[in-house]
Amino acid sequence: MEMLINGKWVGEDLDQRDVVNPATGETVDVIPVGGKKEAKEAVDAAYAAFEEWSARTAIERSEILMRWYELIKEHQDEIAELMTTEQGKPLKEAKGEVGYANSFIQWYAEEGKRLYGETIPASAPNKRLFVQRQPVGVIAAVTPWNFPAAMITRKVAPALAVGCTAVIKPANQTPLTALRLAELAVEAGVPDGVINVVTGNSSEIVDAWQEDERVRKLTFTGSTEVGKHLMKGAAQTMKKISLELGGHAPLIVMEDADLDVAVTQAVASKYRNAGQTCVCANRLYVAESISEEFTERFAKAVRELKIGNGLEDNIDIGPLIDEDAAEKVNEHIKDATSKGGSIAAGGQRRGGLFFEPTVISGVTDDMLCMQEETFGPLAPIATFKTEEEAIKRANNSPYGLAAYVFTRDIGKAIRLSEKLEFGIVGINDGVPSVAQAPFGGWKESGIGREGGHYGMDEYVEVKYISVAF
Ligand SMILES: NC(=O)c1ccc[n+]([C@@H]2O[C@H](COP(=O)([O-])OP(=O)(O)OC[C@H]3O[C@@H](n4cnc5c(N)ncnc54)[C@H](O)[C@@H]3O)[C@@H](O)[C@H]2O)c1
Ligand SMILES: O=C[C@H](O)CS(=O)(=O)O
Repeated sequence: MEMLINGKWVGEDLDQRDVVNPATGETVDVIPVGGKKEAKEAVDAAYAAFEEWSARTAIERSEILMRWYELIKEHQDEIAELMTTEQGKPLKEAKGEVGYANSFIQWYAEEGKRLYGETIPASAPNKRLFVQRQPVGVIAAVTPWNFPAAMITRKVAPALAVGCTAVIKPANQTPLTALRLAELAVEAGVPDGVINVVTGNSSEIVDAWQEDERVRKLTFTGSTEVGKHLMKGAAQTMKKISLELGGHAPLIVMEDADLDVAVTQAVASKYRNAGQTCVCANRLYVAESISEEFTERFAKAVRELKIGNGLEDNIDIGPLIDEDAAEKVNEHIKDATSKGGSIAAGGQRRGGLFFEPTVISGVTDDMLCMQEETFGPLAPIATFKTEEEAIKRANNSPYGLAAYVFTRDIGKAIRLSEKLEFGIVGINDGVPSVAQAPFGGWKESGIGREGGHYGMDEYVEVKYISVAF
């Protein structure tokens, strides 16, 4: 597979890097190892394309985005299979992600036509005051491996809808999905240079974009550690910045919760993508009075999850992305059990990068899994006595991306949702993410929002125009 720069597929002459199937360890394809030169060529192309693309009407851009949407829809199964092959998630999840990714294109194809401004009453009779919102220009998108399609379209759809052009650096573990989406964008009529995908040496490519004053926006999804590094780099040329970073979601089960709902939603939140999502429940806090029943029912449901190659039928848990990921899960399990935790389900690696979905009860806040993102299929269960205690412990984290509360009491739901220091709160809902709602974190989980009209603001500059006559 080659990379896309200025409408041309290039990179065959460069060193190549393997893309590996995490389920089998087999090489799926190779991609070019691009660097500073390719990074600059991509910005050259995006910068050259910006004037014409931003001069098109929002309706013309919307029509091209909708053609892209229809092509992705037509190829949904093929893209899903490619995603499972390079990332490992079960095919049913991959199909879901392609649909979710495509919903951002559909939503922003429409929303781009609503990039409204305003008039402001002047303070002098011979003046008229206007506010316009204009595209920032060339944007750089750097994306993670866990959602190879959605993390691209969640950025590129609003950017293109308002008239920006893009240079994209997908994760090296999962570039094929990004490149396939780019192929379909070209087929849909996205002009040369509007979308550019550069693969290869991440720091070399992104450092080149950071130094380039023509890049006016950096949008990053990934770990908090890398996010902090990129935030510093963006300061060189004062780029606008969006950071969607790490999470460490608390999931709180109140004593009055509907346990059927709590168990089902907690499994969905925790074990989606084998726990490799930024919003998955990372620490479960269960009211002491119901903890035994909840743990028994939750562990039973977890034991029923089927582990295997995501391309096979009815698989619930695919492989982890790499050896480091598997080792981290192991480390968290060993730490928890060494400090008094008890394994209620799973706990073992299954060979290769497969790991049993695991539940540990009797967890205390001093354990690693309660302090750092596991990013794997481990559910630690701690108990609490009061609502105030649950809130205090849930908020005791540098992260603030997503939190979940299960209760049938509207008062508890309102009080907890307002006191939890998180950008996303699911009440009796373990999978809240949709294209029309703002997705983003508080504290060290990020800056900015993706999705909804908030997500479009990230790609525009506000201009105040005062006319005297
Ligand atoms: N908040 C969200 O929306 C969200 C979504 C998905 C993943 N994440 C987070 O991402 C992490 C997992 O994804 P990951 O392992 O791909 O994250 P990562 O930070 O290691 O990598 C993310 C991207 O940054 C690139 N990158 C890494 N180091 C870089 C550097 N020094 N300079 C420039 N680019 C660099 C990578 O190549 C990749 O494309 C988890 O922490 C997860 O919580 C957050
Ligand atoms: O992990 C990253 C994704 O943002 C999760 S979601 O699919 O958007 O909920």
